[in-house]
This record gives sequence, C-alpha cells and structure tokens, in this order.
Amino acid sequence: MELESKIIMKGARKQKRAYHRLLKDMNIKCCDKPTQNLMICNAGLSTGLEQEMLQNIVSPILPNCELIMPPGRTYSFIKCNSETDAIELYNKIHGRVKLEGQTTPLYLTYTESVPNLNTNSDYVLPPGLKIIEDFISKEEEKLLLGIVDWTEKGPFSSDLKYRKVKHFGYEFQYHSNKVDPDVPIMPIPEECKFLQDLFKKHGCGEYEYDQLTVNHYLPGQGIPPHIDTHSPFEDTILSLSLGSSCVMNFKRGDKKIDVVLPPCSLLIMTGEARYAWTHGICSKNSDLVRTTNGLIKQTRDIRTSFTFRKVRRGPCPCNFVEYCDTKKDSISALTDDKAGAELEKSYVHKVYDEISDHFSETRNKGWPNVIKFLNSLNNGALIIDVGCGNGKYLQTNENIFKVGCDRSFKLTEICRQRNFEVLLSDCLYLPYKNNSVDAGISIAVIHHLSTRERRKQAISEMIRVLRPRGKCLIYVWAKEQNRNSAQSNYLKYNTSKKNEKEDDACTLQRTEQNLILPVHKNRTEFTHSDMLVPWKKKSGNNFLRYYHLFEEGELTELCSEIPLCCDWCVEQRLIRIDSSKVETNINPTGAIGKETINNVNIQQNVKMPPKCKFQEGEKVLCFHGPLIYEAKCLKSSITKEKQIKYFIHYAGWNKNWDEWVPESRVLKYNEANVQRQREVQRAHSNQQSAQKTKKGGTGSKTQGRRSDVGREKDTDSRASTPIANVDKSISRLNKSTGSIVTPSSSHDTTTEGPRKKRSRVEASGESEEYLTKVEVKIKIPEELKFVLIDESEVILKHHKLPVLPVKNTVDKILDDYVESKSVGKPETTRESVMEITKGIRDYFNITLGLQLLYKWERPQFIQMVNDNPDVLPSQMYGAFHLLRLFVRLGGMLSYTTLDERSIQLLLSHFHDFLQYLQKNHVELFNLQQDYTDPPPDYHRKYG
Ligand SMILES: O=C(O)CCC(=O)C(=O)O
Ligand SMILES: [Fe+2]
Repeated sequence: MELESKIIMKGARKQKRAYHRLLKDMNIKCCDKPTQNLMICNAGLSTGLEQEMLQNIVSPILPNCELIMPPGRTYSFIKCNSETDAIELYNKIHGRVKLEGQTTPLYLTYTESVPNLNTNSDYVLPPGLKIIEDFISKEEEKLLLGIVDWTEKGPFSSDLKYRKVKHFGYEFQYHSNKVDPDVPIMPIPEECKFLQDLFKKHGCGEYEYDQLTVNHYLPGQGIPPHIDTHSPFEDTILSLSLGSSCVMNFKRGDKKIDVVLPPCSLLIMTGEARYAWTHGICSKNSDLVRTTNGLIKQTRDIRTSFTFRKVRRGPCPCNFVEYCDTKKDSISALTDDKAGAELEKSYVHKVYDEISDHFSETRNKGWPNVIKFLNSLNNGALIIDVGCGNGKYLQTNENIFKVGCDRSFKLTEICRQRNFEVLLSDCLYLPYKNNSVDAGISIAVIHHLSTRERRKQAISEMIRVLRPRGKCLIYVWAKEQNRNSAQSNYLKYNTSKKNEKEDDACTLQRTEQNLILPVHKNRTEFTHSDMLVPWKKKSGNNFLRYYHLFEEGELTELCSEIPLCCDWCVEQRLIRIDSSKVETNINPTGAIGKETINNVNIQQNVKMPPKCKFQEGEKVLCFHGPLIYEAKCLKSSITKEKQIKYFIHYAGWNKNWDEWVPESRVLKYNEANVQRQREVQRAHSNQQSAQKTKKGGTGSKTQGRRSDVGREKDTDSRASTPIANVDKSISRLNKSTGSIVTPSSSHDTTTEGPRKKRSRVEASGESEEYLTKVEVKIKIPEELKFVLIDESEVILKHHKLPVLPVKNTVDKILDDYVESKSVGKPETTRESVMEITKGIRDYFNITLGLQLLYKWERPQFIQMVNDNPDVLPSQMYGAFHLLRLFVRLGGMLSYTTLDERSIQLLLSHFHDFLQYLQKNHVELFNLQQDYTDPPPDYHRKYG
C-alpha cells in the first residue's frame, strides 16, 4: 500500500511534467483514462534507452506492441493493439520496472495518440536530408553492382579497415579527406550515365556529379561518423544504397537521428544535413528497424553504396563555420606579413579613422590596473603609450612624462586637440631609440595584429625601447570570457533576452583580401580566435574591426620567445608574467584585458592547452637531422601528455620515411622559413667543406655516414642509410663536425635553428652601428665541446636529469674562480674578476629557464622553482648548464650596443674563464655524479 501511494505521488508529478512537454513538442495530449497508447515519461533515446532494451521489457508482457522512440527525446511511446493490452502494460511497468543501473523506475501515462515517425517525414530527418525510396529498379541495381569487381584490387581501390572502396573521377584521399581537383583519375563508368539523368529529374543539385566513391560493406562493417569535408565538395551529396539495407546514424550536438537506408533508395544530403550533421554506419551485424509490424531485427547482408559528389572549385559558401575547413584555413593561412598588413589596413587602421569621434566619446575612464601601474612609476619617469587611442591614459599621473603614439591619424588629432604629446606611428616600428623609456603601456592594441610574427614584433619593439630595469604593461582581449565558472562583465552586460535562441551559425564576412572571417556577436562568447568585431556608430553605420583573441597562456608564450634580455647589463629588462595577475579586466565600454605583463611564469608555457599549428594535408617544412626539408603533414595527434605530434611525409621521399615528429620540428611553409631552410643548408654545406679541408679530404668514416643527412633535394626513395633517430643524428653530426650541442641547437626546443639577426632599420641614429656590428664569437675549448655533446646524449637519449643541487654549483664554481684569480694579486684584480663573475651569475640566472634548458628538463626546473621560490638557478645547477650559457652568449652579445673595445674586454674574460673550466673539467663535468634517472612518473607525465 505504501509502495502504491509512492508510485502514485511520484508518477503523478512525472505525468504532469510529461503532459506539458508533450503538448508543446508534438501537440499530443496525455489522458487520465486508459487508451491504447502509452508514453514512457522518463526514458527515451536521449536518456540512453535503446530500442532493444525497451523491447526486452515490453515483449515478455505483450509481444506485439509497437515501440516509438522519437530521436533526441527523453521519452518514448508504446502503441498497443487494444486498451486492455495498454492497461496490462501500464500496471506491470508503471513505477515498478527499473532500467538496468537506474534507481528510478519507469513512469507511464496514457496518450491520445503516438507521433508518426514515418522515415520520410520532415520531423524525423535532419534538415536538408531526404530519402527517395525505390530510386532505381532491381535490374538497375544489378547492373550497378556489376561495375566493380571486389575480388581484385584495381586502381584507386583500397581495403580500409572496415570496408572496401573504389574511386572514380577524382581520388578521395583518406589522410586529408580531400581530393586533388587538379588530378582527375578514371572517369565515372558509363553505366552510371542513366543515374545523372535521374538525379536531374529529381532535382538533386544543378551539377553534373564528377566524383564517385563506391563503398563495399560486409555484414558487421561500417563507416565512422564524419562530415564530408566542405572544401573539396559542393553542397549536395548523394548516396545510392544497393544490396542490404542498413541504418545510418546522423548526429549534430546532442541530436541523434537514425535513418534506414533501404536498397535501391537514394539518400540526398544538402544544407545543414550535409554541412553540419555527421553521418556514419555502426559496425554491427544487424539493425533494429521499425516496420508496420513493429520493431524488427534486420540482419545485414553485403551492402554497396555509390556516393556521388561534385568537386568544388571555389570557397565553400556555407554558414556552418565551426564545421568548415575553408573558414578555419582562411585565417590560419595568414602567416604572410604582407597579407596581414593589408587586412589590418582595411579592418583596423581605416576603421579607427572612420569611427574615431564616436570611439573617443566612449573612451573616458581608464582601467584601474593600468592607472595603478602608471601611478606606481617614479616621478619624472618617461613613459610611452603604444596605441594610445584618444589619449585617455595620457592624463594619468602628472608626475611622469607621457608620450603617446597611434596608427590612426584621426585619433592622434584628437590627442593633439587635448594637448597630449603624440606621434602618428605604427607599433611595429616605434620611433624611439633603444633603451630610451622608463616604462611602456600597450592597452588593447596587439590583438589588432593579424599574424603571430607581427604580434611578436610589436612586443619586441616595446622591449627594445625600454631602458634597463624598465617595465611595461600589455593588455589584450581574451578569447575565453568565462573563468573559474564566472562570466566576465563583457558577457554579463548582454542585453538580449536570455532565452532568445542564438543562431547556430555565425555570420561570415569575406574581407577585401578574400579571407573569410566570422563576425562576432557583441557580448557573446568569442567563437573563433580571429574574428571581425562590429562597431556600430551612432549614425547607425556598422564597421568591422579585426581582432585576434588570445587563448589562455598565448601571450605568455609569445613573450617567452622574445630575446628579452639581449644586453649584457640589461638583465632587468626581462619581462615577468605572474600567473596570479592573469585576469580579465573590463572597462565600462566592454573592452577586455587579459594578461598583465609585469612579472616570469614559465609554468604557463608548459600548461598551455595544445593547439595544432599545422593542418592535416598542409605543406610544411620539417627538420630531419640537421636540415630542413619540404614535407606534408599527414596526420596530427595529441599524446596523453598533451604534446602535439605530426605524421610527416617528406616530399620526394619514399613513404617508408614517414614519421611522427614533435611540433618543434615542423615549420610553416612560408617565404621566411624557406629562406631559413636555404640558410641552414648553406651553413651545413660550409661546415662540411670546412671539415673536409681540415681533415685533408681523407674521406673519414663519419663523413661518409653523414652524407645522407645532408641531401636537401634528395629525390630518390631514400634507400641509403638514414639517421634513424634525431637524437642520434644530432650527436653524431656534432661529434664529427665539432659543432656544439645545446638545447637551442637541437630539435628539442621550440626555438629551432639559428636565431635571425635583427634586420629592422632603426629609426634612431643607431641603425648604422647595428648594421656594421660583427657577430661576437666565443671560442669554446675543444674538450668542452665534447662535454656538451656527451651531456646532450645523456639527456636526449638516456633521459637523465640533473641531480639538483649538483655538487659543484655555478655559485661555487664562480667563487672558486675568483679565488684562483685573486691569490697574490692586488685587491683591484679581485674586484674586477668579481664583477665579471657577478655578471655571469646574473645572466645565468635569467637565461637558464628561458633559453638554456632542454624541453625534457623544463618540468624539473619548474618544479624546482615552485618548491624553492627563493633559490636561484646558480645555487642548483652546475658546470654543464653554465657551459651552455657560453654557447648562447656570443649570439646575444652581437645584439648589444656595447662598443668593440668593451666586447673585446668581456671576451678576454670569458675565454679566461672557459680555460679555467677546461683545466678543471675532470672535476667539474662529471656526468655520472651530476645526472640521474628521473622519478618514475616523470616519464609518464613529460616523456
Ligand atoms: O555508404 C554510404 O552510404 C555513405 C558513404 C559515405 O558517407 C562516404 O563515403 O563519405
Ligand atoms: Fe560521407
């Protein structure tokens, strides 16, 4: 009795809720009195109930009921043959039967009717999907089935894991999911000609289909869920089913629809169904199919499908940006500086000139953190505001000198009217001398630069003009507007009604540069990293501004790639990024700042969410051994440890050479990198010929072995001996050439290859000095080069880590050196040696985390910094790491403004110190003592 009343109470609540839902969804009324129709209020396809499960519950009570399970719904229906049957089911199931693993029982209610889920009804099919049953006759089916002989493997046919395929017209390439539109293959067979006429008759697209893929499925085989890539094929895709029928599963988001494909039927996918729904066939032996006699289990037989597509020869015009490869490609292809500059000209510079008055009216109040920063500067400090807009920050803190610059002439005019000191200038080329300002701010500016290189250059420019110990503050817009489950004000101030249904697809705009970019809807989440953001003028005119929305950690990563402390005595120029200061700031007009740059958190680099820089099918350049080769990225994958790797095919090489490589070995295929490829090749050839001369052309063994790595334009199938793995190749090469191994010269780091010298023409009078400066070379003693080579092997090959703190720390080595130099010498000698060692120590402490570590060592370093925040690297690391500094130091000194004499003086000290290391190398460089195996989970986490 107690159970009875519980069922009644709970059931009544469920029934009431179901009543409203059903009426709203399907215009079906629930009934208090028994009918022959039952609704299961709390179980349906979208709650995980499967037809087979329901069948197993209902059949033992009444074998002949029809089950109706509307796709994507949380409820389902049972149609009984009579009211009496329905009452029986109701009494046995309602509130009593539980599904496996569920705590709540099923609740039922009687309904006036059940939904009509006829497969051809618009309700059940995804929008844009149509099925024409009996599209061809049985004779025609037979004729088509005879076209492909699956017993032999003809051209352009392959055995895939779960089916066989054959292509006509154009080959569908499964590694890229595209076709090459310039390479036609054998045409669609003549026997299919009648189909083209039939397609026309049925209005299946206006085009003559020119690509055919025939899929051959054995029972139990299928095709994984996919959307046919947008870029290679036009809108309408047709699939003719022959042989066995099967169920094809369609899915978009949480909407799932199963569609029966009977033999001889034609499936037509257009619009949303083609562009936004995945389709696939489960690999199973049977399907549950609803017929007029209820649900039946249909065993699968061999099924063959003819999929007809039309190769696209232009951009995809669809509105389903999130599924469209052409939209994604569009901006990611923008690595070219010139194209980037053009885009900014139209969608940043021009726009700000147009909207300057209205923009200025809305920009009055500064962001509190920027004001705090400005107020924290010393009296008399000189500060630049890069991208100063209407100069709202130029009025803060009258005790400092402020100079603004902006790329918009109109905005600089506004500043001038307000009596601010401004220059019309591009943030990529600041019109200020090196080391000339005490502080800089750049608020909401750098996100208007459209390529990574340009964004990086803008930051480099800020650093260049900053004096030693100068500070700067940079804010950019963040893509992510929800942090720690809290919405930013930017989203909160959305005035549109909460329940208003957002359009699924966002609008796209083709820019004047022929790029397709998504247009952002103000006060909503940013859906893409590169977007056009509307500005509506009071007059009603709409303008679009280009924005790059920064992902979490992106700004930090960018900064970490900039040689921030290039000058010997300017160590404090290092920008620090403090994670605790990462914040989303919003000013009253809705602009968003993301990361405050004023303090290093190298951890952020490590924690960056992985994002593939390279697309599948993309032409790239890739390091193999010491050289860079043209290659193609076939696949990408993210390891458990969140490392991205790519499966690379080297152009012109046999595919046996295809290999997985880490992202650090892959470069964008662009002019700059092709140039770099040539430079690397040239340097390598020079090195080799120098080596040859040195060795007197004796044709040493190593030389012979090396020749295979040096073949840049190798077009053979690379049958000769390769260098089997990169680590080996580095050490082998370097051993034989005597060049030095450090993290930066190996493939292990993200800063691949030689760093390019600054080529910008200085705006100040220093340009000539820069241009005439020669490269500073620090000579590493021969013995010590081998020390580094051996060390690299221990780390890269044997995956050892330094034992921290090492026995002879950098501090100790430097102190001992001072002592050794001072015995019996006047105090002044001691002082000058101490000054040098202090410089080395400081420089070591700053550069270690940024430039001197192998990737493998970085997590250990971060851990060390976290565990011992007050401990300096020079108190932990030893001679090996110190030696790595000297390998990098020469290159860094080349960028200083120190005069020739000072450099010579420094060099003489360095060389003396290196001689000291060499003399004591047996004691100082002890691999066995200073390296050990990492803790077991280190491999799992970072390997
Ligand atoms: O077998 C089918 O009907 C569909 C085949 C398909 O989706 C494809 O090849 O892309
Ligand atoms: Fe498909």
